[in-house]
Amino acid sequence: MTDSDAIAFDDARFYSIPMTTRFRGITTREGALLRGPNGWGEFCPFDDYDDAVAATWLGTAVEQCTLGWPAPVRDRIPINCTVPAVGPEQAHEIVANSGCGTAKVKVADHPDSLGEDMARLEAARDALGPNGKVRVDANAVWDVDTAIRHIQQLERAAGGLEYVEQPCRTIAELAAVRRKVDVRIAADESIRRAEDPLKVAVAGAADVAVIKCTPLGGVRRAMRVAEAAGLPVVVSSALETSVGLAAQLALAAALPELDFACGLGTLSLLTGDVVAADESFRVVDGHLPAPVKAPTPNPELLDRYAMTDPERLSWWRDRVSRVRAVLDEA
Ligand SMILES: O=C(O)CCC(=O)c1ccccc1C(=O)O
Ligand SMILES: [Mg+2]
Repeated sequence: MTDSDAIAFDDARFYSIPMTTRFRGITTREGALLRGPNGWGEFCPFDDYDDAVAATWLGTAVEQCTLGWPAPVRDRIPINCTVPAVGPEQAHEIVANSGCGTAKVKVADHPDSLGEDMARLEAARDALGPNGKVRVDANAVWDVDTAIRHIQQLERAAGGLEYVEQPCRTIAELAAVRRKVDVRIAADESIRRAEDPLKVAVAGAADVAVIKCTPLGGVRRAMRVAEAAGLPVVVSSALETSVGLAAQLALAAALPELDFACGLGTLSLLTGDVVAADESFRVVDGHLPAPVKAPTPNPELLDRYAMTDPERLSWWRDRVSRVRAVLDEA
């Protein structure tokens, strides 16, 4: 008997929710909601992830549906607002309306983006005021020289940067950039497997570890990964609905130290949620609460956002059963 035997896979619900803006190259968020003895969990690996990678995502759902999470040590979590690669007016509006004291701004989304990135950062700073914190995320696209040049310019435009998330692809490149700039470096894409954070720390490649429990196989595993990193941690979303965000918030609530705002305000990137408004993790006053238990999907919302395309449905059903087999093997 494996943990996944306790989950009612035949009753899985599949959702398809349009995004408010294109983000990470997608305009619709899709995933599955699973029910187990401890409540609901979410399985939402991006389309391009293979079954072996998706298996740890399923592990997170299984933990949530069967075991629940470790005890929290704080009851609220500071949250950053997330600014996609939008124009300066929209960036200003997102930051000003968020209630957050920290803004994470996407940059480098196309090769000639520097001017637009600077304008977006100026707008974010203007909306935050001098005491706010601005961080940027380049999603691994720069080479070392471009990173160094752009970071210096972006830091000026932003009136100071809290950190730069994943400026380059490899750990060696991150370390090279880190030696050349004053701004902190955060590793995100470089931390996807349990053994990664130690490599990042040993290489001196980052000052901050971005940890996502959803791709790491659950809250317990993510806590071990955070400990191994020996770096300050930022918990960040994988664009889950409130069901999956609950696990990420449980991680942020259980970590012994939390010195930075977390990137868990991403419901604002979805046009809807699968749980009712009073249980939905919408940011208030720049914070989200530690979850007591995972929220339960609302039947009407499950219907409203139900995946209806028969091809997508059968693709997701097949994926769940294949990935379940991979997880049970492990
Ligand atoms: O950290 C945040 O503010 C939001 C989460 C986020 O940016 C993200 C969400 C899904 C996939 C990748 C990323 C990313 O950090 O690049
Ligand atoms: Mg990132």
